[in-house]
Amino acid sequence: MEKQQQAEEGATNGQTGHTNKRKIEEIEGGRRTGRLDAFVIRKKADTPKKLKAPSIEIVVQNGRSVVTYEKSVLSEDECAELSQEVLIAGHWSRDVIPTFGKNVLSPRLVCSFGDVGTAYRYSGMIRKGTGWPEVLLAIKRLVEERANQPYNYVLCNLYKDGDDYIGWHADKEGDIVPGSTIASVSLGAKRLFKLRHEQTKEVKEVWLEPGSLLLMKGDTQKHYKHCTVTENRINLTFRLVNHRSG
Ligand SMILES: O=C(O)CCC(=O)C(=O)O
Ligand SMILES: [Fe+2]
Repeated sequence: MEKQQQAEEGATNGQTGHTNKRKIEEIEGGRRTGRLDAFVIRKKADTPKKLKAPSIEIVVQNGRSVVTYEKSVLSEDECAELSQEVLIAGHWSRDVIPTFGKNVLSPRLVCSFGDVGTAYRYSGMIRKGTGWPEVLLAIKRLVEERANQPYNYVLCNLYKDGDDYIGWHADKEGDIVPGSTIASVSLGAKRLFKLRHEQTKEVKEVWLEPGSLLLMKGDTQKHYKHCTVTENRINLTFRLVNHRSG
């Protein structure tokens, strides 16, 4: 976590980070390098589908800052299918972030999907929405139901190994519709997620399990930062962003 704090503390959205071990071929090749082939979530063929009543944990409830966690929004089979589909459909690359006069690469692979006409800008990057693969539309609908709001954009993070992470940041870029809920779906390994109140420095922790949904609502992005150190994991962060022309 210290490494992460040093690298990303103070960044608006945590897209900066270490680059020294990263090779350009890996960025350009993305999923075609074959290195992502190591990231396979095996499907359990005979696992019966479990029907469970939703159990929602309140992680933060502090004025208008509310964070909820729901386990098992997706079954194991759904997680396996979604992981494979997103790995194939995404144009994965490391973001190139200008930092102190140098270009550094994000310590995770990133891809995005969204409505045509949307764009999301962060840390000098712009990612335009170019449509949705079917498999993501299904999960988008589910997340919309749970969050009770529409989404038009998803940023996907792939954390392959122990060097990958996302540092302390808040998702408060100008492209995000103010007050909208950030919805985070986790796939792959179970990893610890932290939220830190910016005034009191109080830290709340929650283990993000595969198939879970974390909702960061209201003023959470104004008052809290979040981060996670993680490997063998995919995260889909649904956002409601403004439409832009061009
Ligand atoms: O991987 C995660 O759980 C967090 C991702 C995140 O915070 C982001 O993409 O803004
Ligand atoms: Fe975030």
